[in-house]
Amino acid sequence: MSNSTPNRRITRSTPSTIKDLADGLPDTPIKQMRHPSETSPFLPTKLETLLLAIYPVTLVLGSLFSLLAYSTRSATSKYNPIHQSYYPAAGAPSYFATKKNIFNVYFVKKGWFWTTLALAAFVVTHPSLGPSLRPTVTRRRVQAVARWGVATTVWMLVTQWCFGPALVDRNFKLTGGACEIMEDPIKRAEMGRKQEFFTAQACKASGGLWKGGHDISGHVFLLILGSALLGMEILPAILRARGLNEERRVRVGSGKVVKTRSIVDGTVKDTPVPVVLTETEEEYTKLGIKVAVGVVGLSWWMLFMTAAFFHTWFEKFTGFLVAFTAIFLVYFLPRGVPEVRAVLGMPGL
Ligand SMILES: CCCCCCCCCCCCCCCC(=O)SCCNC(=O)CCNC(=O)[C@H](O)C(C)(C)COP(=O)(O)OP(=O)(O)OC[C@H]1O[C@@H](n2cnc3c(N)ncnc32)[C@H](O)[C@@H]1OP(=O)(O)O
Repeated sequence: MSNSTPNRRITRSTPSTIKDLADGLPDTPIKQMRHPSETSPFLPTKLETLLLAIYPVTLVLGSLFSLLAYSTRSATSKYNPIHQSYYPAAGAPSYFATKKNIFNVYFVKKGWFWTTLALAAFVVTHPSLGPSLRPTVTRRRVQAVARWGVATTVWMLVTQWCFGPALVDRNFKLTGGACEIMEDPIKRAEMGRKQEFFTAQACKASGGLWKGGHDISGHVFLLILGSALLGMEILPAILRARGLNEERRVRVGSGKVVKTRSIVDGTVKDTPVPVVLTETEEEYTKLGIKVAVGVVGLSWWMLFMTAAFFHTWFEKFTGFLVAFTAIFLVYFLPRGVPEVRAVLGMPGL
């Protein structure tokens, strides 16, 4: 296969890595040392694995920090699982351990808005999706909005509304939780059928205590989903701009698994067309990527703070699990199922 960018030509003609050498060999033990993503398109590439691993590592480090740090051990208040915070808040070990911290109120609690804004900035400015800052409808833009639509639907069903209470609230009740007011049979009888499906928000707003069940961490879920979505969208653009190799693979209609590098406008090609950016386009590109990187960075920090000061280990784990399931649906399923890819596409493809 010939490549048109100088960087790639050098990589091909001078095999410098074990993988490059192995590609030219018959079935040897070296060749069998392949990364799992090279055989299954559903799995993340080496770089993606490394980046996605930041999430579980952050959760573990944050939780260990809360166990070991002097500030948490010496705090005058302790973590109260019913209030889901250090209680009373005045004795919390850090500003970030209070629910009213400004980053929680205006960033995480409005997290989907910021994720949407950052994605929109990238989609309308980055030339790989369409002409920068021009309202042209392109296939890549439509597919980016479709991916956002699926992620938004999952976010909504999990945290906001699922034909009634959101999935986190339904799960809380299914695992034995209730609003403390609801435990009083007289008050319970006073409530209309409408309020039978109580939500955490409604319970807390009416002065009740939401206790007894398993509360999946909404913060962990939203911060991972939002930042991973932005990361997965901008990563191919960053790799391309730096002339780095794109290792993603997809299953095509014939059942063959091929590298995305060899797909141009939906067809498998020998010579990928290089993207040439004008100076103005590069300016916009930088802006779109900078906004996304800013949101991803702040999300990471708030994830660390959430891991350190809020929720139990299990609540954080289930928040992580639900977010990763959504990421798999939007970004990895389309790689292995051409029919899904035809609708959702893939970033940069
Ligand atoms: C390509 C695009 C094309 C677009 C094409 C359309 C174009 C057209 C134009 C569109 C223009 C825009 C359109 C946007 C559309 C929207 O997206 S607008 C939506 C804006 N709304 C949002 O973003 C809401 C996001 N927030 C949420 O979903 C929920 O609040 C969350 C984040 C999941 C958290 O829920 P939660 O109940 O707080 O749950 P949880 O984490 O379990 O926390 C439990 C408690 O611990 C506390 N806690 C936990 N962690 C922490 C922490 N780190 N710090 C402090 N407290 C904490 C919580 O505060 C909570 O306490 P309470 O407040 O309940 O007392």
